[in-house]
Amino acid sequence: MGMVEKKKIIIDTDPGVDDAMAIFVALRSPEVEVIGLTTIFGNVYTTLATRNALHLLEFAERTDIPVAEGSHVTINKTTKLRIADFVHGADGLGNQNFPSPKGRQIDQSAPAFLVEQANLNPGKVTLVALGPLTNIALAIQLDPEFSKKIGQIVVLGGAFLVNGNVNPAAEANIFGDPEAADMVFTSGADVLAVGLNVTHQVLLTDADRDTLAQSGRKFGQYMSKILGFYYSYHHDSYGVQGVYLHDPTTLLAAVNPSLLTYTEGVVRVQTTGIMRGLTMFHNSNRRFEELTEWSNKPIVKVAVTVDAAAVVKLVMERLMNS
Ligand SMILES: O=c1[nH]cnc2c1ncn2[C@@H]1O[C@H](CO)[C@@H](O)[C@H]1O
Repeated sequence: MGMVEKKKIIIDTDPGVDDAMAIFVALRSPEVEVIGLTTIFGNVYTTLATRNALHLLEFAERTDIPVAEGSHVTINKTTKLRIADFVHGADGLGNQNFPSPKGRQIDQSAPAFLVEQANLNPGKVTLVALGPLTNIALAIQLDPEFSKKIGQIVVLGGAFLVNGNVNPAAEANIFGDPEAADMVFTSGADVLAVGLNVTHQVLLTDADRDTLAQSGRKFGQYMSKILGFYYSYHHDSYGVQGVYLHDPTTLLAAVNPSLLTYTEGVVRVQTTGIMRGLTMFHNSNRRFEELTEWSNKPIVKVAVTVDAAAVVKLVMERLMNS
């Protein structure tokens, strides 16, 4: 009777306050082994995402984990980047003036690293995608077999039958590169999408932040500091007394899938017009008379419900267990 093999995960990330929290929770989760971070634009530009990823690993004393830098532009290279510094602060980490990291990224690009890791561990790597899906689309272009060789792709993205957070139609990660997102959703990979319809149910309250601040624990105290800016944004923009845990919820969906429930169908992404970035799910139980743009496309999973209290409890425990 051997030990249960840890799930190998790569986090594609644009840190980002809630990214930082997801990365720390991953590093504190015994069920998984983080084998790399890849970076992307979104909450910050890619160069700063790389710097922040290195910084977070140095803070966690996990410089053994490689960071591969991802794309600086969208898949079609033409989309103007929309950077959410108003959510996370100009430095992406709540304007804390952290020192520059000492280490640097590996020489391999993020898409090349993703392809290599999928080849080294076929079917065994879970990719947790917390930003726009450009690197993953590039990995699919680099190696048409990538979508079959990657184990699962757990995506924070989309807003399924609810409003987006960029505009009524679009969620930020999908809006960041809609063409890449449509490629990933229709690639045939085992994709699980966790959208705003789920993550907006998971609220870390003001009281939870106080608990982190007073914990005397390294990760809890760090998070309570960088969360200040993210809390202000939520108070002002959403009028909620807390913050949404988009990235940690998605990470925990990879760690413990039973925290959520799912449905299956085809997801397409609107790439033009006023609804650019909209994610539209076709429930495969419903058949249409005519062929549609959803017909004969691969099935993906979409999260429907979440045990929000359990997610918050687990996040809090793991940020305070050392
Ligand atoms: O209002 C917003 N506009 C843009 N990005 C946001 C907003 N709120 C949160 N995020 C960021 O985008 C991802 C979820 O869509 C998360 O990474 C979150 O940090």
